[in-house]
Amino acid sequence: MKFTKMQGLGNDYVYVNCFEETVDRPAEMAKWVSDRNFGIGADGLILICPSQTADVKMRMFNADGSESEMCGNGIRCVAKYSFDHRLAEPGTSFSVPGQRPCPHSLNIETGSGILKVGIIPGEDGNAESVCVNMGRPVLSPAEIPVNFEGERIVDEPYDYTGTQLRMTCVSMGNPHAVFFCDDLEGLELEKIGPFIETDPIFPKRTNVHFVKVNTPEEITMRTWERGSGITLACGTGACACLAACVLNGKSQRAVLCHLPGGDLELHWCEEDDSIYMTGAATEVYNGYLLD
Ligand SMILES: N[C@H](CCC[C@H](N)C(=O)O)C(=O)O
Repeated sequence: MKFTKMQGLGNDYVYVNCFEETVDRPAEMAKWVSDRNFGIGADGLILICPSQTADVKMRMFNADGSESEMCGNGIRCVAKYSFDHRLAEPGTSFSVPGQRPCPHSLNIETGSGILKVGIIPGEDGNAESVCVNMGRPVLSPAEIPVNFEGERIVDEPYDYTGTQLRMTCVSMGNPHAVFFCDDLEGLELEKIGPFIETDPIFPKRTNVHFVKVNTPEEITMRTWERGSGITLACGTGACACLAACVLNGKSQRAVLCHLPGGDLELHWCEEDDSIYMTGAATEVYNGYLLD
């Protein structure tokens, strides 16, 4: 079986083109291909499939085999692969209010609905960066989901083994718990991450992010991902962090987000209440799994 290794800001996945290949047990496959010693090594597995309702369909599996509704770095790579390999005929209408339009567009079906992406080609004519309309951030605890009485979870106290944190929860199709922190380097993410990820208040577990607000236009974050642990970047998480920064009055609606694996341009647009995420997507190599 042929696969393509791709990465978005170092958030790397094994991609399988299911227009040509068939994957019978994706959850099991995700676990072994993700293993960095006994497999290929990745943060998970992403299938690029035909769709009845969009140009292509994306299914995303974390390294522990759990399937997620959405993946921000992943959808940029799916867009790049689909454009570069002409899996679908791109459209020409994708614009972000107040910004230059992208010359090509695709519609991608995900576990949390159809999202529209804009392709920005490089000198070789292939997709170099991708802008994604990530949709509206969801704040209702029931929809995130979080077991919590109230209309939203913004700056709520959260006890971590006696230390009082302040938590903001957002869904970008998948659940995120965001905490503000001025000492990201000193963070014991390998301990606090799994503690929060598996807290029973999150019926479907959660992704966990710590964000430092450098200026109202620039933030830095670190992530513990649901199902994959520490990653170099989390696109949906970056969008959740932007929403948390704006909701807590700490940033503007457009920021540059620094992640360990690179930068994302984020803009929570007032006109349509959608968050737009722009960043790189890179094909690393192709390979064949010994079936
Ligand atoms: N671990 C996430 C899925 C991958 C999200 C991340 N890699 C991104 O770029 O958004 C979850 O279970 O919701």
